[in-house]
Amino acid sequence: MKNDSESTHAGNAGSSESGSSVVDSILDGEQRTVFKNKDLVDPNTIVDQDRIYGRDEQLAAEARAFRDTLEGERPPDLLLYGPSGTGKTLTVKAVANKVKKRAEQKGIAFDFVAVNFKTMESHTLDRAVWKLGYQTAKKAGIVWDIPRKGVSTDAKYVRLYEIVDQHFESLVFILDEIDALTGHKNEDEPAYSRLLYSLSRVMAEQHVDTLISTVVVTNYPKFRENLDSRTDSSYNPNGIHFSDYDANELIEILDRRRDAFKEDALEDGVVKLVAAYGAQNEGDARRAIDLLRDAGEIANKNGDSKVKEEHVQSANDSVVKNRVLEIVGGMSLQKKLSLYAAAMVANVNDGTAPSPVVYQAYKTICNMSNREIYTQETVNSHINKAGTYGVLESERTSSGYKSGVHLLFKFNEPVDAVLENLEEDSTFDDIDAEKIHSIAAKLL
Ligand SMILES: Nc1ncnc2c1ncn2[C@@H]1O[C@H](COP(=O)(O)OP(=O)(O)OP(=O)(O)O)[C@@H](O)[C@H]1O
Repeated sequence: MKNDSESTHAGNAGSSESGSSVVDSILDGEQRTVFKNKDLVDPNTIVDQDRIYGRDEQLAAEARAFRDTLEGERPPDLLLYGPSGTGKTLTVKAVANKVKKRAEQKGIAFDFVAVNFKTMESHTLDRAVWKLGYQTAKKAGIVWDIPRKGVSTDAKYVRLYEIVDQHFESLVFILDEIDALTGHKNEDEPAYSRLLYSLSRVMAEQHVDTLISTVVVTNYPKFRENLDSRTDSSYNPNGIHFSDYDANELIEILDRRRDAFKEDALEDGVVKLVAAYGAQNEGDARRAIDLLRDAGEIANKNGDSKVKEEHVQSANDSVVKNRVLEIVGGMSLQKKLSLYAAAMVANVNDGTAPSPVVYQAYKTICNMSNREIYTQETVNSHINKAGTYGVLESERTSSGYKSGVHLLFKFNEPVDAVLENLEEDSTFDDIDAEKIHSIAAKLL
């Protein structure tokens, strides 16, 4: 271990000629930054309504539901559904914040408690109730006095509803990604079904006077098919749909956040390029906002006073690389070999790869690297696994390759990025890429 004097010595090596260290200059804010208000490009910020673009219909439906609160009635349950990053959480929290202000003026004790179930370490009912209790106590301004373990789920419910009853006249639970709440493997009824049942029956069965309603936020509305029949009959939410954004809509969204940056810090074309990448990425506004911020960070790191298209490009390259790395990094060796063969073929065939050609390439790769050769069926199934993570899609077809029905793999992620990531594994050191490409080209 280094002693103190060695550490100090190392620190001096980083000092500039003027004597002020890099750290001091960063902390003193002397380093140039392109940002003026970075919060605006933080996806967790709930922006004001004037920065929300194109969601008037959904905002209106949410406002109509919440208005009941201001009239002393229970708002209907809502189900907000649609792909990731399409404004479900943003719009409902923006409306709830407004309602809260108006309720305050009218002397109504209203609040909302939001919990994301996907981010919990364990997806059981017990943990979910504990977390709801913790967040509700926080909103009530009291300490949540229930330990995670050693107290039954029933006792947690009882304390939660006690707090609700004592502190709120009207309360909305915003249940984000509720479908993640699957519960223990051996349970017949998913945990989300039991939670929704309890929340929908609480006013009647637990002698709670508070007007309680739920807003479920999900990418997977089909979760309702797995609701227990008794939950299904007492849970009848109003559905509100959110579709993904196209490039023009993303431009409008990003334009309303330009003041995250200093004046003139965004070069022409930057917003348009970010929006174009965002539209390719499933029209997810979160990813687009992240990309714009990352591009700004790269400009800062390079000491540039403006964000340029090249910063966006390199931010996007590293996003793609990280995403592919996350998927490919955890694969077993045989899955990597199979995916590598598919990517090699797709690389010389416009991003698509017929399974018989992939199998020939796979066998050559295994021979070159002295690996055991598995059957074509296994190889296809290994490659399809990569499909479940969104790297590629496959379809059964009889066209595009000689005769006979075969699988055609179509890459969603850039093939270059997939190959680059796989090649970081030493297994692929001895592979002669030229040879594989020429075998594939002959067969295609
Ligand atoms: N119409 C919009 N106008 C302005 N910003 C938006 C809009 N839609 C989404 N955003 C921004 O995109 C990001 C993601 O939005 P939000 O969290 O609401 O997505 P979501 O639909 O709830 O996604 P998920 O299903 O992943 O939870 C947030 O930073 C939000 O501010």
